[in-house]
Amino acid sequence: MSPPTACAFCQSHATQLCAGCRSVVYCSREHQKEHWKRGHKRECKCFELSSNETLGRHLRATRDIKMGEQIMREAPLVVGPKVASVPLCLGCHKNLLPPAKPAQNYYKCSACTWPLCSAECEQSPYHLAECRLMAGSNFECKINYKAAEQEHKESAYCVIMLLRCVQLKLESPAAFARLYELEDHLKERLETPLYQVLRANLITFIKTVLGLNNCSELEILRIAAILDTNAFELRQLGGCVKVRGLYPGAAMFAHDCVPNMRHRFDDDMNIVFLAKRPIAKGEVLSISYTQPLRSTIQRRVHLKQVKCFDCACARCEDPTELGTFAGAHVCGKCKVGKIISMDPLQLAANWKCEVCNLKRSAKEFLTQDAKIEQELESLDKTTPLSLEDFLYRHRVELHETNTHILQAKYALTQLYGHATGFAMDELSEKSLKRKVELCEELLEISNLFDGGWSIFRGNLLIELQETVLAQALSLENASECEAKLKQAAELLQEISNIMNNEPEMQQLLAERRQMLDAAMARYAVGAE
Ligand SMILES: C[S@@+](CC[C@H](N)C(=O)[O-])C[C@H]1O[C@@H](n2cnc3c(N)ncnc32)[C@H](O)[C@@H]1O
Repeated sequence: MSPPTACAFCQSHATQLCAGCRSVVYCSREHQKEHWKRGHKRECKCFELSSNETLGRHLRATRDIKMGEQIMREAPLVVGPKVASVPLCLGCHKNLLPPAKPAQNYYKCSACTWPLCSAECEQSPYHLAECRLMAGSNFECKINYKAAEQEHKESAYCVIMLLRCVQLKLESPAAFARLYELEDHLKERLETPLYQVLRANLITFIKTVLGLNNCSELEILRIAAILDTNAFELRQLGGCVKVRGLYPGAAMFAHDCVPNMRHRFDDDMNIVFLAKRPIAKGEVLSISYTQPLRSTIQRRVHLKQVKCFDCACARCEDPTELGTFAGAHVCGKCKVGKIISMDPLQLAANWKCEVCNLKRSAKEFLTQDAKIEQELESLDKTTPLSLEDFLYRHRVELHETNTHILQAKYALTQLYGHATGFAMDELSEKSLKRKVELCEELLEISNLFDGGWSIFRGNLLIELQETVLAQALSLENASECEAKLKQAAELLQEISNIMNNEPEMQQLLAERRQMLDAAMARYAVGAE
């Protein structure tokens, strides 16, 4: 469809297309600004709300969207600790630092006794929300500093986000109404052991201990269920802040195991969505609520548990998982074929070798698979040795793109170059080569599961680029060195494209550019 030719503000002939919605044009910057103020701000979107039986409400592209384009930016309606959290400050949300002397405790709020990092954080608007509701009660918060348990997650934090929502109801009914119209899956959730515990503990705490009567029991449980269905995990400052945020607009994005968008958070906790690849007009805009390297069984079980739905996306319904056979094992009988599910959308379906037709019951297959998963989880992840040993021990039973193998390989890409004794300048030629192989293999997989400008791909490229540069610097042959440096430069260019909108990555990128420039200069000097 060709764009309009009349200025949306004054109707005179115009050619400057609005970069946001691309559905209106302007004759001048001034008229664009005026039109924005007079209402285009609300209308300027490249998506619309839609609904169907499978996805419920979801958002669809109203025009073609380019790779890397920003699709939405939204401020949080509510932010707060996760259901279980390491001790964190309720004012600034940073993980609490150990007190100056080990015998001391965390600083405690003078009004409600919850730990904070300092007196200053008592006045944070975030904290005032729950502080007002708790200050009058006799409740004393029992979260104390314990040197040996700094990583321990406290379940007491589950009440904070709920209290912030209750406060929202009291202070801003219109904002609360936006929260309250989100999906909850409360009926399914109430049958789970987690909600039975919540029902017993949370309701007693809010109603009896705090004596709050502004919300009914059902309303409190509904809010908890809305948060579990819709909140995003929000990470900032390199992991020093790990909380949840509720964004009612962003909550409308559907899940897909091969999503077309990625998201990040800015310094003000706004959530920002980008197109990871070109998106065609009419396509459902999607993010992933799960992990790309997990198999169909793992992803679907996780999605059912946390988001209460049965995913039936193209990757889930394909027994070969886009040709990777990520959920399959090598057949123990013919040793050639892969054992795949006869119906990946049914957990109880039998499994069968695609070559010799050997059949295995779901129970038999899944028990064996769970054992391998547990084994991988229990490994020492501080050194590459235990993971390499895992790969060696399972080399016959599991093929190169099996989920457990892929997860172990991904962990290895993060350990070679960083683990104690395996820093980049300590790696042998063989280990450098190994890291390159692992990154390249996973990059191929990322093209299938999380392609385009994904953070997963960006992170792998960062590991690969550093390794290729280290390889270049260890080479004596000038033309081989030059080829490697060129490869490192190309990789850095791709990383810059992908990470262009990630403020936290800019320093690393600048350092990488400097290192590469220095290496190139040194090589050029040597070549003269
Ligand atoms: C964050 S909400 C998304 C908005 C929701 N569809 C609504 O109508 O409010 C997440 C819920 O949307 C539904 N959903 C999202 N993606 C889905 C998918 N790929 N297949 C089925 N249901 C999906 C599930 O019910 C899920 O619990």
